Amino acid sequence: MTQAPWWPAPAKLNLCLHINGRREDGYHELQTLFQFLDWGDRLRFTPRDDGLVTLSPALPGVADEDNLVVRAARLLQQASGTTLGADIELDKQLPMGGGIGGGSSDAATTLVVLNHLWQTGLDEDALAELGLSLGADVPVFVRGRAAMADGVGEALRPVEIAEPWYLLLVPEVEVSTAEVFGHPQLTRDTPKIPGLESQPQRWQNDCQAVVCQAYPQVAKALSWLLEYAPSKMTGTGSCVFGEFANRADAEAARAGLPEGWVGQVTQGRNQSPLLAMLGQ
Ligand SMILES: C[C@@](CO)(OP(=O)(O)O)[C@H](O)COP(=O)(O)OP(=O)(O)OC[C@H]1O[C@@H](n2ccc(N)nc2=O)[C@H](O)[C@@H]1O
Ligand SMILES: Nc1ncnc2c1ncn2[C@@H]1O[C@H](COP(=O)(O)OP(=O)(O)O)[C@@H](O)[C@H]1O
Repeated sequence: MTQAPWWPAPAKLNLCLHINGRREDGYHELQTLFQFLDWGDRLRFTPRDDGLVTLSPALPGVADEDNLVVRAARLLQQASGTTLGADIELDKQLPMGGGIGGGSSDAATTLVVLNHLWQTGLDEDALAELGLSLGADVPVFVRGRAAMADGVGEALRPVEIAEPWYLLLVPEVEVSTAEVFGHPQLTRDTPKIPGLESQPQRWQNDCQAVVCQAYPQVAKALSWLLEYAPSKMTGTGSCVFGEFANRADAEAARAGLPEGWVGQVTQGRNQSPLLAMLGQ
């Protein structure tokens, strides 16, 4: 019997993250530009008839019941009424809590692929809405197109932007998204900018200053990277990325990384590798 294929769950970058205000419910109104990376986790799904959902291996520090993969599978079972289940294997490559969306991407891949394998027939809008109940970053991974997002990240407009090479640094610290959004000194009044996707000189990350202040490791990684390339933090951190014209320049910068630092060379993608595989 041929083995089930591995499905990609790519990382994302927030090429900018502007905070435009705070809503009544305490959440922040954002303007953010998402692009995928050709680097990510991989998942393999084997359907089963008895409705059980299993995950292997377990993620250190995350109970299976809390794992976004298991939660996504259960949510799709409930929404569709299917009696099928699945054995799911997760090949975790992405660091957790780094602002590159690994958990959200795993959830989106689970929703999209199980919908396909179980033949549950939900359309893209329905899957994106289910995804949003798991996290603000899930819908963009479900839709699989680089996008400018408004709201808390759910109002998505696909964009075509450059696909540069990045050197991504992974500081050894997990940043709490709630702590960043609760910070008294957070910039919350950046005006909405129409057509922001075509004005890269105006792309900024409003969370960067407070994160660099609270986490010196992030500040250090960013100032190292800035010596080589225009660089920013992604999401609420901790990862920072520098933008390079080609792979060789990004590799050359990585070769100079101080001992013990973790860096990944990867290219931006406007189409998610998940969407590419599904379309094949
Ligand atoms: C900031 C972004 C940008 O892509 O990603 P990451 O850095 O986590 O990757 C996302 O908007 C993260 O969205 P999401 O993944 O839903 O955030 P959560 O961890 O659930 O949010 C934790 C807490 O942060 C605050 N929060 C979050 C998002 C938002 N737009 N406004 C907020 O005020 C809320 O207090 C929330 O309870
Ligand atoms: N499959 C999963 N992969 C990663 N994190 C997960 C997963 N399921 C649940 N989590 C939880 O979600 C948190 C945020 O993870 P992640 O999406 O990787 O980071 P970020 O939101 O900063 O991009 C983790 O610290 C972990 O507790």
